[in-house]
Amino acid sequence: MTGSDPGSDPGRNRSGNVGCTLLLGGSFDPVHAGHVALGSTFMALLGASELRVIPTVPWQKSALVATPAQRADMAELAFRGQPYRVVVDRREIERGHASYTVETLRELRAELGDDAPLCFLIGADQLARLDTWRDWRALFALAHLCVAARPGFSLDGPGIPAAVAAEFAARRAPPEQLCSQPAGLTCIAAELAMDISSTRIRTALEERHGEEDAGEDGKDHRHNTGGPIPGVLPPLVLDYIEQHKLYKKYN
Ligand SMILES: Nc1ncnc2c1ncn2[C@@H]1O[C@H](COP(=O)(O)OP(=O)(O)OP(=O)(O)O)[C@@H](O)[C@H]1O
Ligand SMILES: O=C(O)c1ccc[n+]([C@@H]2O[C@H](COP(=O)([O-])O)[C@@H](O)[C@H]2O)c1
Repeated sequence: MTGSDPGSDPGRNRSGNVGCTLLLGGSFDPVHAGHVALGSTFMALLGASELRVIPTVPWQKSALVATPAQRADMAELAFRGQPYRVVVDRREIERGHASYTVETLRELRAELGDDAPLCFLIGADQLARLDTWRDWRALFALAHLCVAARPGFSLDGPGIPAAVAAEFAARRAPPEQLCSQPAGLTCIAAELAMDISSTRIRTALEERHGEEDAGEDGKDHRHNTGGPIPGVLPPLVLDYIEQHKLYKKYN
């Protein structure tokens, strides 16, 4: 586990209560500006003391491109320099098998104690699929659930399974309430509008490299030309992708 920008006392939040930890799990293949915005938005909204970023080995997604260690390294780079405490927690990629969030939350609850506020962050795409998660109803006894808007996905209406919508609505609370109790509430950041996805970034990078490779002067054009995606990838992550020759069709 590694941290960056320890900031002030990680054991306490702004109100001086027991530390309030936000959890951002993801495949991060690669991590992008939407993930950073998701973490930053809720850090500000909730007044939390720490963001714990948890790269996963997902059971619902096949064939990731970068290795687990590379995805964790990129997560560290993406959040470097944020004005709040960030810890990249590698437990899920060290488990040796695909992870269920409920398992991770049980571990964290045992480590951090019954009183520690824990808030799991997701985007609207995962809200629409929450009822496919392992033991999803058990999540609320372990953590709060915070959902951010995402272009192309709705936060309510027919896209959200009825059982999820009902559970979510019954637990809805003002954001400032979440850090004063351990688990069981939900909140929404409806204003996030980052139209970014890892899949689209991988496709854009593959296409860019394909075009560079097609030079007719016999020279190797496979280098970083500044990228077709400024603002979408944190600069240190783009550098890492180039150095490790990730997301190239011809690898
Ligand atoms: N642009 C975004 N806005 C809000 N939430 C996002 C955004 N991108 C990802 N998330 C959320 O971040 C978490 C991790 O996402 P993940 O690593 O799967 O990236 P992704 O962009 O969703 O990947 P892919 O496009 O390959 O499905 C998920 O909860 C997801 O909903
Ligand atoms: O626990 C589950 O069954 C489950 C199913 C799908 C996704 N998740 C978690 O949701 C987070 C985002 O997942 P993903 O696939 O969008 O990268 C990540 O922490 C996953 O472990 C968890």
